[in-house]
Amino acid sequence: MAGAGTHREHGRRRGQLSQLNQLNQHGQHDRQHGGGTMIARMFKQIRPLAGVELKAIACGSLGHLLAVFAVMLGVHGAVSWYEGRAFWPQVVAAIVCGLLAGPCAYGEQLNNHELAFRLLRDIRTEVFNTMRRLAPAKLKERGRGNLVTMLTEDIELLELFYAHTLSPIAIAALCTVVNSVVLAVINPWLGLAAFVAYLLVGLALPFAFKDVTFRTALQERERQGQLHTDLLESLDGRRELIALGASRNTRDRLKADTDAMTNARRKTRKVTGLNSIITDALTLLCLVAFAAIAWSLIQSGSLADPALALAALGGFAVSFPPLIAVSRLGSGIQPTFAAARRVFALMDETPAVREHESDEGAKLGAFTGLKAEDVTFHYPDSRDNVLKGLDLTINPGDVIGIQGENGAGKSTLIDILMRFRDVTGGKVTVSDQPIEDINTASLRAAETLVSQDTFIFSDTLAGNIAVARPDATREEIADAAHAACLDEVIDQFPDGLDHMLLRNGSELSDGQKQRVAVARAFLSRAPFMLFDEPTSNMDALTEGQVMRALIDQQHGRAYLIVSHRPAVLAHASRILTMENGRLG
Ligand SMILES: Nc1ncnc2c1ncn2[C@@H]1O[C@H](COP(=O)(O)OP(=O)(O)OP(=O)(O)O)[C@@H](O)[C@H]1O
Repeated sequence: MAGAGTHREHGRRRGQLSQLNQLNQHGQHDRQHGGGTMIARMFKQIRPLAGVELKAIACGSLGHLLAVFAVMLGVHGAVSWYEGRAFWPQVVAAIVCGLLAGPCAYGEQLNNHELAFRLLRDIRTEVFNTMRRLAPAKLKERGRGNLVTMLTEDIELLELFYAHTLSPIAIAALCTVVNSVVLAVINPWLGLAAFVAYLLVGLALPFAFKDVTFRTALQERERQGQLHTDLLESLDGRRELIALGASRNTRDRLKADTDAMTNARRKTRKVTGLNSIITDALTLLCLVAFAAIAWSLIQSGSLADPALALAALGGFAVSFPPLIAVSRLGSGIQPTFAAARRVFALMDETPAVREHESDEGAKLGAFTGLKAEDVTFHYPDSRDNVLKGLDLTINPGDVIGIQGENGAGKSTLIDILMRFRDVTGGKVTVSDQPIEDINTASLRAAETLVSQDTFIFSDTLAGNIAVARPDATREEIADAAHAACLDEVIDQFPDGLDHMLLRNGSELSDGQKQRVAVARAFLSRAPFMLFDEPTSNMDALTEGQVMRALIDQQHGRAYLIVSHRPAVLAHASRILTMENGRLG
């Protein structure tokens, strides 16, 4: 037990090390060219909504500039009043500017969020479509927790880029130019001082924090994904863990994951805090320096009107918010880039097979049989062939049983016949069409798989049976349920077929879940059905009934049944054995 624990721990450490290596590699990659490419890609997605973005920038810039002008005019008016000069025009103008600034800020937020939410909707759809294309072969390799993190938090984080990054940067740039010019009109030295201060706060500081914030943010997201994966794994495997007395190890592992995530989060917060402190300190220093310059200009006589000098100082003091927003982006935006990289990496993942969607690919007519000729296959990360020159012919009406030792390649063969994976040699044809040329929807209509693990959705029992044919009539559903020996399950619930099942059907036994899967198959009109251990969780009596029902309901369809059970294989018209990557 201790050995197993140590072994597992080594495995985990190896995993963590490889993750860290990946992080470093990704970090380097991003520093070299990936980061720029990614930002370019994020911009590209905005292009169709450029009009909304421009409105946000216009409103935001105007709002900030009006706020600065309001203060400058107000200060000038106040000093003029003190000196007994005309002050009303400035005061009225200040009030008008102040009043207009509010609606402009509102317009900026409105347009920014309009843009962000429309983009996020499109990205979510794109990610969901990608996951559909990658399933099932490629998604197995990604932790469920990581996928959950991506679908929820990562995509939400992109909102930060689209709503709070692009327009603030453009607004800060515009305000920098306009404010510097206005101050330069008052005095060129003041304009120059303001410009340098803006560059320091809005450009130099975010640049200085760029790498460290990216690294810490990326680590935090990876740790969070790891924690989600381990958490879901321990929930899914809780029965085994309790039965094997391994709960303690799991608790320790989750604690270690939580500690790692908390540490990573602490590092991110430290960097964010430091960034804030330095930004505030730098802004204050700039203000003092600006005041000193204004003072020396007054002393030297270069700036004769103190009202103008004070107005410039007041305007400069309130002109920082757009730059501070950019400066803080340094810490806020980097987690977004980390999230974007993960989302784009998923979108760029090549599926195990290239599907033919909508009108692409050959449409199948009547099913005339399936042929596998000299098929070889190896998994991408392995050089050993699992299938080695395998031949198989299935005609309509055949019931073919396949047996073989564990690991012989039976499930792999099913994946190939369902085209979840492509062969690495030889060919598979369905109704004389090469399987890789067939339109995916057409292939799915011709082939149905009943696998050992049945997923139950949070829906009624009837809805769960009719999952692939939502248009099935009540009578058809009831017939399918009856044929799959589900009567006893229906009777056990007061509302029968309308009983609402919990997600993953915790109130059904494993054998009952398998019967739901068989009922789904009965409803299917597919002329070729594949069964991977369809009765492995059923008792002998139910198994016999279900198998007899399958044969009674065959109606000329072809069945391929993988099973270790002689009682199941006894229903086959031909039994083949998988050995050395071939069927014999
Ligand atoms: N995703 C994968 N990546 C790499 N190797 C894999 C993968 N899936 C399966 N294998 C390997 O391919 C071989 C065949 O596995 P497969 O699951 O097809 O066997 P099987 O005959 O269905 O076994 P069982 O009777 O236990 O269900 C095994 O050696 C297995 O370790």
